[in-house]
Order: sequence, then C-alpha cells, then structure tokens
Amino acid sequence: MNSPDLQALPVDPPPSAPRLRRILPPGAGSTGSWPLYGRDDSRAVEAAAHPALPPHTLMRRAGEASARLALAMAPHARRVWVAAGPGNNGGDGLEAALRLTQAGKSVSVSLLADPDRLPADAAAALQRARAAGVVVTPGDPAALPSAAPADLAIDALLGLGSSSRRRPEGLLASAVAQLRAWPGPVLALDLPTGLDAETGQPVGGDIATCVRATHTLALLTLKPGLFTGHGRDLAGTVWFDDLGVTPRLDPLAELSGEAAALALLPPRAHAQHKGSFGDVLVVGGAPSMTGAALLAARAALAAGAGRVYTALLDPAALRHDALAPELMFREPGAFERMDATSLTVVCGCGGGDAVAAVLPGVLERAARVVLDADALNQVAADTQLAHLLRARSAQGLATILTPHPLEAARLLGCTTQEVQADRLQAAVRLAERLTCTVVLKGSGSVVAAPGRRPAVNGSGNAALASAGTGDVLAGWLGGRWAQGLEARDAAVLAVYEHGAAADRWLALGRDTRGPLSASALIGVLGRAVG
Ligand SMILES: NC(=O)C1=CN([C@@H]2O[C@H](COP(=O)(O)OP(=O)(O)OC[C@H]3O[C@@H](n4cnc5c(N)ncnc54)[C@H](OP(=O)(O)O)[C@@H]3O)[C@@H](O)[C@H]2O)[C@@H](O)CC1
Ligand SMILES: [K+]
Repeated sequence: MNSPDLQALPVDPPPSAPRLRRILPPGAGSTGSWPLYGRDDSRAVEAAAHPALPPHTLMRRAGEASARLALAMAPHARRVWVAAGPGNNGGDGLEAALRLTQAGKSVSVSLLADPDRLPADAAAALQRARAAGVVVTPGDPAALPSAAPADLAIDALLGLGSSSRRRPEGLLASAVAQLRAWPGPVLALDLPTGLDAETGQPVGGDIATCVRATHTLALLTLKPGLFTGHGRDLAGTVWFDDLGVTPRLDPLAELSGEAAALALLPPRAHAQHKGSFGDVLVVGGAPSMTGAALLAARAALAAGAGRVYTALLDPAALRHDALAPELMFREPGAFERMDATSLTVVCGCGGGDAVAAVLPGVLERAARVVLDADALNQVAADTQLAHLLRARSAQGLATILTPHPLEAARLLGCTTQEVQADRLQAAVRLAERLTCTVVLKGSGSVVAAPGRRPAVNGSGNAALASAGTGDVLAGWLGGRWAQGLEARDAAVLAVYEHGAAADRWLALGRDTRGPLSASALIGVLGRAVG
C-alpha cells in the first residue's frame, strides 16, 4: 500500500502525525507492545476525550481514517457498499461514506436501523452524509446489485456495542451474510460484526453470524478480541487509528510486537563461555514418544543454552542424537545428582505416565521448570503435585506452564470451551491459582503471570498447527530462559519468536497451505526476529 493513496483525502482536523498504523501482520518497523483495552475501558477513553473536543470530532476522525484506508486497500473499486448498523459503528460507516463520495467513489449505504432512533453522533453523520448526496437506503440489503471483485464493502454494522449474548438476526443477519459472500475486499470498522471485543469469540456463539473481513480498522483503542480466539481469522489485516486520543487508563492486556521481543533477546558478549548461557535438562520421551523430547532438546540447543542434557524416559531408547551430537544424554535419575539450583528443567514432552515418577523431585528442587504436555496432565490429575507446584514460588523457584486449551481446562477443572470462551481470563486464573507464569497456546497465545498484565502474542499463523511444534516451543523457551531472563520475559520472547519463525517461513514463499514441520521450525527459529 503506498502513502499517496493515504494522503488523497482532505483531513478534518489535520492530524499532527500519521495516526493510521498497521498492527498485524507485523511489518518492518513495527513497534514494541500495544495496549489493549476492553469494552468498558474503551468507552471510558471515549467519554474522557469528548469534553475537550468539538461535537462529533471522534466520529469524523473515524470516518476520515476509514475512508483513507478504504481508498488505499481498494484503489480500483468502482463501487463501495457500506452496511451501517443502529449504533455509532454505523455512524462511522456514514462518515466514511461521505468522504468516499467526496473522493469520487460510487457509494451506496444500507442503513439497518430506524433513522429516527440513531444515537446523536450517528444521527449527525447521517444528516451530513445525506446533505452531501450520499444515497442511504434504510432496510433490506438483499436488493443490492451484484458486486465486482474489485468493489469494496464496509462493515459498519456493529462494533463495541455488540450485545454479548445476542447474535445478529433478521435484517442484520442478512447483511452479515451479504458481507460474508462479498466477492471483493471487506473493511470492518472497529471490529468485524459479531466478534466479541474482549474474548475474540463470536457473540451468541455462532461463527457463521460473524463478518470475515480482509481488513479491520480498530478505532480509538485496540481490543484484545482482535488478536486471540477467532479474532485473527475474522479480522484479517489489523489497522489502528487512535483518533488523536491518548488513553489515561491502564490497559487490560498488551499485544507483544517485534520490537518488544528484540528488546528481550539475551545479549551474547565476546568474553562469555558456554557456562554463561545456562544448563537445560529435558525430561520426557517415554516409549514411542522419544521424538518429542528430542525436538525440545534440539530447540533448547538452538535457543542458545550453554549445555543441554536429555533424560529419556524410554529405557530402550538410543542415548545419542545423530542430528544434534551436542546433546548429552543422562538417565532420568541423574537429575538427583545434578546442581538443580542452576538448572532449567523442561519436563513433559512425550513423557506419558512415566513422567510422574520424576516430577516430585523436579518440582521440589529445580530453579526453573517448564512444564508441558504430559507433565501438565499429571499435575491436573494429582493434587499432591499441584501442591508441590504451588509451593515453588514461595521458595523462590520459578515455573512456566505451556498448556494448550485442553490441558488448561484439565488444570482449571473446566471444559475446553470455557477456556476458549475467555482465553485472557483463563490464563490469568491459571497463573494465579498455581502461582506460575502461564503460556496458553492457540491462536493468539496468552502469557499471564501473577500480578502482571497479560500479553497476547502478535506473531504466528496456522502453519504452526503441526505435530511437535509445542515440544519445540517448550524447549526453545527453556533455552532462552536458561540465559538469565525473568520468567515472563522469557515466555513473551519465546512465544513471539516461535510465531515469527512461522511468519518468516511464509514470507520466504513456502507453501502457504502446508504445515511447517517441527524440525524445520527449529531451523528457522534462530532467525525469527531482527
Ligand atoms: N461515539 C463516538 O464518538 C465514537 C464511536 N465509535 C464507534 O462507535 C462504536 C460503538 O458504538 P455503539 O456503542 O453505539 O455500539 P454499536 O456497536 O454501534 O451498536 C450498538 C447498537 O447495536 C444494537 N445491537 C447490539 N447487538 C445487537 C444484535 N446482536 N442484534 C441487533 N442489534 C444489536 C444495540 O442495541 P441494544 O443492545 O442497545 O438494544 C445498539 O442499538 C465503536 O465500535 C466505534 O465503531 C468510535 O469511532 C469512536 C468514536
Ligand atoms: K463493524
């Protein structure tokens, strides 16, 4: 997208600096972390900004930003269809329609609302649009003429006011269906209609009633729902315009970006030696699952740990890895004789039930522990292990858990659906319950630590959905953490790098539909950021 298109429209009032920023996928020069605000806090930010501004200023700015982005993303669109809903999201759409008409586009607006019952800002926008000659048709969008693939649709049906339990029905549902079937690009204003701003779940539970946008322009604040759960799939490329407002509230969460990860990378000085970079012990690999432990160990090595030991739980397994001869193999019982105070133990990868025997010793003594997969299931099934885990933080021992949603559900004693219904809250609850740092994996992985603001990861794509990538994450995380980072920082960094490696893989022109194998992932991880 080139900047002349973004400059094509008159601005009102002129912004002092470019406000429109691309957030996802992260590009060159992307910033550190972005604050994410929930529904109530976004409304509070809006309410605090209004008194200092002339009436309708924020909505005008929202319309201006939307029109600029629309022109840039669909420069050859002959027609633009705006689907406007009953609230201020619809008002944003009307403001955008006005500006796109002024820019020479053929714009039609379907207003799915009673024009006499619009909120004040939206009512003013309707008046301004009509006065400028925009054709606004209240009612049924089914009457639309067919669109060409270059034509643009704007989803201004529902935004922040989307009711959390009410799925779009009737005319609203029919407009959503039109947007889902639209042959060209779809720009969602603030949120794709039907997406919950905080959880990234479909309101009313049915993803078929959500708009699937090619681009979403978040307005005033970035909302966490755009980046986790179904948010990534429904929002497409995410843009942000703060409308010239700086929030004075603590955010609900933050989005980790490239620069934040780069700032956390452990430095490597010339005069350091392998002893400076920490020791990692990977415990796992029960019979028929040794590959999982080997993947984790190779990843820990690639992450830069000074020495990596591997304790396979399969007594018959080879004590050698021809592809990683740097790995040192030990018996599982050897842990008892190692210096646990300087050790980072990655425990669980392919560990099966056999991992239960080593877990008590590891939890009681190891300075830093990453628990993954079967180790998490053992903790969920054994209250004594859960007790040992909780006791660690009081003894100054740190733990990072890396559950996927099913493992998190077992640990929390709830269903996977309940975890997914609010991933941020589930990660925070788990971190507080077990006094650990938690990485809740999945689309938009969440890093939570007791008393700290949760972070949603901004990197990654569906290529990571392949066997063994979780083992690679656990090992890579152990390898990064061993080099002296604080637990939450290590988790934020490793999770970002893990996703960025998959992004880089796609950028290199690999098969965009095929998965990235776990072994190939280790190969690209070292060059994931920077
Ligand atoms: N004002 C400003 O300065 C700025 C505003 N901004 C923009 O405003 C947006 C928030 O506006 P908003 O609060 O009016 O909410 P919005 O999402 O438009 O809809 C609420 C309406 O929809 C209705 N409704 C809800 N669910 C429904 C369902 N399932 N099916 C049917 N109806 C349903 C709901 O009805 P109710 O629940 O009240 O019965 C109500 O009538 C925000 O996202 C941003 O785009 C920004 O540009 C910043 C500046
Ligand atoms: K919308």
